[in-house]
Amino acid sequence: MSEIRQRYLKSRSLSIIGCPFSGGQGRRGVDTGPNSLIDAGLISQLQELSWDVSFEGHQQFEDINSILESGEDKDIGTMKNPRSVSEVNKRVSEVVGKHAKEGRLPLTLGGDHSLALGTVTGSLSAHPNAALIWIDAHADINTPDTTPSGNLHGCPVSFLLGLKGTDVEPFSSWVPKKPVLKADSLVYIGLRDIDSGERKILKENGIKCFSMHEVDRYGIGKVVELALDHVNGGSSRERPIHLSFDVDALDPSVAPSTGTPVRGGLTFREGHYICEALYETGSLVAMDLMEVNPTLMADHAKQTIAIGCSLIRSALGETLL
Ligand SMILES: NC(=[NH2+])NCCC[C@H](N)C(=O)O
Ligand SMILES: [Mn+2]
Ligand SMILES: [Mn+2]
Repeated sequence: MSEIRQRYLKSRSLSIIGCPFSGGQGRRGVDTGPNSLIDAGLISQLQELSWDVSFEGHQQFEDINSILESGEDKDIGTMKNPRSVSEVNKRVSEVVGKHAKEGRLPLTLGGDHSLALGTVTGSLSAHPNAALIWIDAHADINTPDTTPSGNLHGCPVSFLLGLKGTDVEPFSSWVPKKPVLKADSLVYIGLRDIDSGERKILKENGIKCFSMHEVDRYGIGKVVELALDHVNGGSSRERPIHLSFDVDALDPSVAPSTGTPVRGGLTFREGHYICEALYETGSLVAMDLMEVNPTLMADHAKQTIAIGCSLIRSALGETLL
């Protein structure tokens, strides 16, 4: 274990924000992700890394989830479950923002990746200069105009950047008008499944992407170094970092229980290395661990849950030696 000084936290304190929500995509079960991570002993594991852990129970989304299940949340244009996704994210943004402003590190457990609209908006409200490091097989940067599926877990980044087509109800009622994030404050690692509309968006906005091709070419050590150089504009490692980790960034042989697996992903060690290296910066201010769905490939659910916990531990100070 290493107790590197965390420059933006008041003390070594974190708040776990469990978000049992699946409305950003079509497969039920991802809403049980947060509880399975807690049940696996996450809290005591983090206490052993000498974190002061606060967890006040999962977010209460029963009201929203019942609207989801009733089928009342009709599509708006291409968007599926728009009201539920918007309302959940509005609440998540407030909770994450509150904990971050108190000097604690919000650790959000998903739930599907649409939740990152709320987590990133929340942490940027406390750390306006934060950069976003997005670890994923997917870029999740479709707009309501480009999404091929209508699933909003494929869209949160476009809302954060305020791209054309995202100024739509119900999101426009609470998502800040000014972009939450600038395109050069975002870096991807692990990409390998990009839709054609997304490819265009990534290019036009000059967004820094380290796909699996770059991971193969340079190795993960160099990739993380280049990613940190990009967001810090040079040698310092001082900019606050929000880490949004989609477990499907890992290869499906490593983390099979997830809704949109794509082969050719990060190895166990590559995933953990990213987390360890970000911890070492001392600048991590928030982390999301998303898309753990224990009901899929259920024979392997324990493996995926255990990896979710160990990625989190690595980002919070667990070391090999
Ligand atoms: N967070 C995720 N697992 N996203 C998968 C997105 C898949 C696809 N690009 C879509 O927009 O529908
Ligand atoms: Mn993904
Ligand atoms: Mn994702």
